[in-house]
Amino acid sequence: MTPPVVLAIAATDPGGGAGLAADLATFAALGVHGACVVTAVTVQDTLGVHAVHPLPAELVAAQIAAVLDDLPVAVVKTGMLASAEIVEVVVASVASRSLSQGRPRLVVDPVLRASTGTELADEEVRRAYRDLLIPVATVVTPNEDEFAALGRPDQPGVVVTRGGDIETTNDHGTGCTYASALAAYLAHGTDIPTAAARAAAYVTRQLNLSRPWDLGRGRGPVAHISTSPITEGVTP
Ligand SMILES: Nc1ncnc2c1ncn2[C@@H]1O[C@H](COP(=O)(O)OP(=O)(O)O)[C@@H](O)[C@H]1O
Ligand SMILES: Cc1ncc(COP(=O)(O)O)c(N)n1
Repeated sequence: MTPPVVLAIAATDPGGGAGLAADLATFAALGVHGACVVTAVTVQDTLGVHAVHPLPAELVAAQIAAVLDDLPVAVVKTGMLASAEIVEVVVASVASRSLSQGRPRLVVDPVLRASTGTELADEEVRRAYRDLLIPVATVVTPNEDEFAALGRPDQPGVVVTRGGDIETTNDHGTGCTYASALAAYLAHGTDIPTAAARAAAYVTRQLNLSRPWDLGRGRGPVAHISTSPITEGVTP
């Protein structure tokens, strides 16, 4: 049995709540193999983003080629892309593949600003999203602010996310988890509306799990562990 493969193209969060850590944990929980390409290294904690170091675009392009030339990637999910050059590289490396080369479907989570407030994309990055990446995406998952900042894209597959009614302080990484879950369900062959509904249900389950947690000095991470953790040999 070969699992579906999903490739996340995103940045690191050392606290493990958002970015690639969230993406890979979500893929594993939902039964797809996760590959990961790093776009930037961030310095952040549950209080905020303190520094962002984008990688050279050529290095991002080389990582994407290494994965796509080797693994049968069903879906590519993008998170924080950090520079306009990196957005262009994603378009050139993924969307320009022919269907006979097995072009993956593209889930774009436009990360423009952290929930803790820091801007993560300048005007040049927004323009590259608007003009180049969003038009070739299968699914786009902006929140209301990102939807407005991107000029309210009007195309099939735009799913505007609207938070929810679970009251919690542990929601760091929720947007990344939602888009990754949606990508995982798509890779399993689910249609877009059903994948979006199942992703919302998955996030609800994980937010309920992390609700009582006391992790970090700010907004703690959404749970990336399972509701039935394997505790045999771990619990004292
Ligand atoms: N507090 C919440 N209660 C229930 N579901 C939530 C909550 N926050 C987020 N979600 C789910 O996760 C999705 C993405 O969350 P959202 O807050 O819109 O993302 P972002 O972090 O990108 O702003 C929402 O559409 C919803 O399905
Ligand atoms: C590396 C990285 N990617 C994405 C986000 C946004 O996540 P959130 O909206 O939960 O702050 C983040 N803070 N860091």
